[in-house]
Amino acid sequence: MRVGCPKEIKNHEYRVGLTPGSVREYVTHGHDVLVETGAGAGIGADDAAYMAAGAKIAKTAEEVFAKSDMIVKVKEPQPSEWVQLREGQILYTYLHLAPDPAQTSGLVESGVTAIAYETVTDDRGGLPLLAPMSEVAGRLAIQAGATALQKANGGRGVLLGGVPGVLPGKVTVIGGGVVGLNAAKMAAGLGADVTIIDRSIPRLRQLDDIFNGRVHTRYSTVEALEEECFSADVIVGAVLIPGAAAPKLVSREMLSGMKKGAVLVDVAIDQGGCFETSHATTHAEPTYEVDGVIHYCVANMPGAVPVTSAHALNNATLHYGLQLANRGLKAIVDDQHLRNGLNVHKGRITNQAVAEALGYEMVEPRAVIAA
Ligand SMILES: NC(=O)C1=CN([C@@H]2O[C@H](COP(=O)(O)OP(=O)(O)OC[C@H]3O[C@@H](n4cnc5c(N)ncnc54)[C@H](O)[C@@H]3O)[C@@H](O)[C@H]2O)C=CC1
Ligand SMILES: CC(=O)C(=O)O
Ligand SMILES: [Mg+2]
Repeated sequence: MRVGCPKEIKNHEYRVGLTPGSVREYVTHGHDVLVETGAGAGIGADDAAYMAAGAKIAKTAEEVFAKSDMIVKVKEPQPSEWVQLREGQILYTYLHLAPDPAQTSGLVESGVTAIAYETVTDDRGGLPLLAPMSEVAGRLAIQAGATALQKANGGRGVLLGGVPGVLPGKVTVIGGGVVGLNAAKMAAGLGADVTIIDRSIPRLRQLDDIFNGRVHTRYSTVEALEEECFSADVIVGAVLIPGAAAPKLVSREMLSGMKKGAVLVDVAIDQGGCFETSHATTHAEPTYEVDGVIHYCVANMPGAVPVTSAHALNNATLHYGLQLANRGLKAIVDDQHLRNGLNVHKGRITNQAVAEALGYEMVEPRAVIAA
């Protein structure tokens, strides 16, 4: 199979779908790899490094899209990219379709076979291709929150760790999954007073064991959300219902009860966000203010640390990517976890949560592949 890797074009997105190390793996398995010139510049990998790994270099993205059987990317295709996709081609990348009807209809019209990293599953009930970027984004959320909290950046002017004789700042994390755990680790490491809210009691038990009393846990109710948000300096939005649009857990009305200059970091923004007042921002202009509350809603947070992120992402995507390259659609038919990743095939939506969110009929992946 010919595997293609275009340069990412989303605002301040410096990650790359294939590192030179991944290229070498695909080539070792007998595949041709075509990489757009400059695709790895953001992680310090030049064209020569890709050629040494066995790739051919394409002068343009158009050449990569036209000549490749499978496209490996990081972020969801942008409008200029989705028009280049076609039936018979596999797209392997993050998609986040539920809050994005325009992209969804673009992929449906293209006929492409689109696997969303964020809905591929594993035997332990996890999301193995989302997890590494959730680790990065969770950790970054506290850096972003702490920076926005500084007075010159519009925040309350609180140091999260406090100092001897002055209480630390308070961090509330809504959703104690991978993002939430990593945000809580960083916040606790800085010395903040941290509370994690989740609706899963087994997960709250695990978190309690992990933090051994250093972090508070609370069951997710409207009352708990209000109490914890009204007293917080930084609130991290980290809930997920896989594939679906994020539930709006913090309403616009609740902002008036929050401290002026408090910071909301809505990591769940890629699924539409869990604060009613969130809208996606970019690394170029990451924050805005509503009712005195600072909002940070960057949909590709890990793009800010591409060297760490691209390698962590490739570690996770390589295994399934090789299955797709080696076996094509048969890999999807035979592997339940890749089937869970399939969101669109030949104009049909194959993911239940995406279909429900956007009003499409859902078609079972094996049925549509066999058709
Ligand atoms: N903005 C960005 O750059 C990035 C965004 N993300 C996003 O962050 C979000 C979280 O991802 P993960 O932590 O990997 O998901 P996860 O599945 O590991 O954790 C989600 C947690 O939310 C909890 N939850 C669901 N509904 C809830 C409710 N009503 N109240 C409280 N908790 C609730 C679940 O029980 C679960 O523990 C996803 O939308 C993901 O796509 C991930 C990486 C980068
Ligand atoms: C998960 C995601 O949206 C990202 O890494 O950009
Ligand atoms: Mg997005």
